[in-house]
Order: sequence, then structure tokens, then C-alpha cells
Amino acid sequence: MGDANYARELGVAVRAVHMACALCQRVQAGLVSHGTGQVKSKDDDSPVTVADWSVQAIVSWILAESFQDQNVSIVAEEDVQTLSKAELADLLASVTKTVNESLAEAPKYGLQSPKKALGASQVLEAISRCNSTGGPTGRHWVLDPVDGTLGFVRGDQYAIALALIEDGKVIMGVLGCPNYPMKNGWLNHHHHHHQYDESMSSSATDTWEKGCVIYAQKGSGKAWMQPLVQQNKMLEWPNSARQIKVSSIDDPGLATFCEPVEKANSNHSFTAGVAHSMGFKNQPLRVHSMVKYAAIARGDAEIFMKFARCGYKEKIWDHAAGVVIVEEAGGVVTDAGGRPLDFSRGTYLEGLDRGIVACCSAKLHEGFIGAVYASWDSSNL
Ligand SMILES: Nc1ncnc2c1ncn2[C@@H]1O[C@H](COP(=O)(O)OS(=O)(=O)O)[C@@H](OP(=O)(O)O)[C@H]1O
Ligand SMILES: [Mg+2]
Ligand SMILES: [Mg+2]
Ligand SMILES: [Mg+2]
Repeated sequence: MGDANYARELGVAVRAVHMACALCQRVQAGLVSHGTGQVKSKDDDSPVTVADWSVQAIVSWILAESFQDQNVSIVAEEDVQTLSKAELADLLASVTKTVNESLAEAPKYGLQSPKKALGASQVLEAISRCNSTGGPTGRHWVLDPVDGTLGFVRGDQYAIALALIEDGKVIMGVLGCPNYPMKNGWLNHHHHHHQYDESMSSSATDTWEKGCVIYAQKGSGKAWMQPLVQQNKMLEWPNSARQIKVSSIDDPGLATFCEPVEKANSNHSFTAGVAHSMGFKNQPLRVHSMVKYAAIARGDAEIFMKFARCGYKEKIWDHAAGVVIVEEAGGVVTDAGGRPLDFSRGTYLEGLDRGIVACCSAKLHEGFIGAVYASWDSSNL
């Protein structure tokens, strides 16, 4: 697989994710300052916002426009059921406005704007076009428009995740992390919007570089990070990218693991037991969203573990982009039995053995597999 093969796909994907980051920053600032009245609940009680639908719409529109010669297949999280309800016309109007504001900025990112603003029905169509179920053959884009929506509504960490799967394999991944500063070690130093927007001068905010876009192409052996595009600036593609690598720490006593914030999403007491038996001393870093994969790829943490409750089926859009980025940055990602994740079986990671682990080194990975083996019988997962 030559680099040049996917150069156009990667360029479009990175540009689209940069645009999505800017869109989300505007919506998040509005949520934080105007309250969370516009946050809706889905059937599983998880939150969904104007940003989730709007990002799905713009990415769908951009991919369709950019690859008109192909029958673009997109597997993505959101559908239009809630958004199409007559009583929620205001919500659809907000999404349509947000989508058009974002698409109007496309030239700043080296993409084309629509000739005419999209109408509500075109926005719904763009969202509902992302109804592919993936599978073992062909090319499928995989999108989580806002991953960690809970973090997003809290003014905290979240990610925009876009990956490309070909014949069941993830061949590229892009992660937009609007609240993950470019400076390493600053994941913990995240400030909520209202705090720094009001207290920092604009020049201080500029140099703080509070967000990044990370990407990697399978087999390249390299992963890259770019700062977000600032107001009145153009995206410098790919000039502004710098290479990132996983941590070189493989002494468990010095290592940090990260995991979901919510106990409902991963068993914190099981991971604490595994970490203890591996010899970890540091407290876990709890972070919303695929920013956890970004933290491993950037060397801000050494292991990411997630053990969802029995019966929960992991979705491909929650992992595809993160897995290829960690692997190309030098890490190892498998299920808890040590097998690679299988992206070829549709919307879900079928056949997943218990949980997911992303490690900076083979040595820590080996230690993890041993610790899970030893801890499993005594746990009640
Ligand atoms: N019950 C349950 N168990 C495990 N995982 C679940 C569960 N419910 C949801 N999800 C998925 O978790 C995604 C967010 O994962 P996080 O690791 O970011 O969780 S946390 O917010 O840090 O707790 C979240 O992604 P988004 O919906 O994109 O936010 C979900 O796909
Ligand atoms: Mg998600
Ligand atoms: Mg999501
Ligand atoms: Mg969701």
C-alpha cells in the first residue's frame, strides 16, 4: 500500500475534521454559556446535541462532494429520527444554521462551499445518508461526529473521529480533539471554556493552542498532530504537522493508565485490580472520549483500558480512528485476550474478548494480558 494511494482521502478527511472542530467549539461555547436546554436524550439515555447532527451532516456532505465518482459509504452514529419530529422544528433549524455557518468556511480549509446554503431537507438527507453498516469488503468511512458527548456538554474533553476501512481493515484515522492542548502533559490542565475565554487575553489564548487534530495512515509507521486553525487563518496542510510517538516508559511503577470517566462505561474496580497487579502506582487518568487513544499516541499515558459491562457491544466508530493512530505511533491495541480488534463484521466489534487495551509497548501489553488472566476469575464482570 503506497502512501500516495490515499493522499487525497487523507487530505479531505483531515480538512473535514478541522472544520468539525471549529463547529464544535462554537456549539460548546454556546452550551456552556446558555445552558444545556438543547441537549436531547436518546433511547439509551445518552445525550445528543446540535453538534452531533451538524458534524455528521457536514462530513457527509464533504465526503459526497469530494468523492462524487464513488458511491460513498459512511457508517456513523446518528440518525434523523429525533431531528425529523415536527415538534422539534427549532432543533432542526439550529442544526441547519450551524451546518451552513460551517460549510461557508470551507475555503479556509481548502474545501469547497455549497453554491447555495443547504435547506433543512438537504441537511436531513446528508445525515441519513450515513446509514451504511460496513462489512468485510469495499471502502467504508466510519464517523463518530462527537465522541464523548457527555464530556462535550460538560465543557470537557471530546473528539471528532473519522476513519476509513477498506476490506475490513482500518487504513487511516483522524481524531479531532478540540480541548486537548498541543503541549504534552497538558491534558490535566484543561480549563473549561468560560474560564479561559474570559480570563485570558486573545494573544495568550492563541499561544496556548488548546486543541489538536491527530492522524495516521496504516503501514506508514508515523502519526501526526496539527494545531487547530485559528480565526482569520488558513489551514496549512500538511505543513503544520509534527510527528507524535507513544511513551517510552515501560516500567509499570512509573506508568499511568487512562480509562472512561463514567463507571457505567467501564468497570473501574476491575481496572484498578489489573493496574495494581501490574505494579502501577499512579492514579488513573479519567478522560471522556477517544482523547484516551490520543493520549496514548502522544505519550501522555501508557495504557488505556476499557471493560464495558457484559452484554454491551462496542461500536466500530468508537475505536477505528484511535486504533490506527496508536498503532502507527508505535503502540499495541488488542482485546483483553490479546487479539486484534475486528473491524470487518459490520457496525459492532463482534467477537471482542471482554475488553479493549491500548498500550505504548509490547512489554506493558504482555503484563496487562497476564494481569487480566490472573484477575478474571476473581472478578464478577
Ligand atoms: N453502557 C456503555 N458501556 C460502554 N460504553 C458505552 C456505553 N454506553 C455508551 N457507550 C459508549 O461510550 C462512548 C464514550 O466512551 P467514553 O470512554 O468516552 O466514556 S466516558 O464518558 O469517559 O465515561 C460513547 O460514545 P458517544 O455516544 O459518541 O459519546 C458510547 O458510544
Ligand atoms: Mg462515541
Ligand atoms: Mg458520538
Ligand atoms: Mg452518542
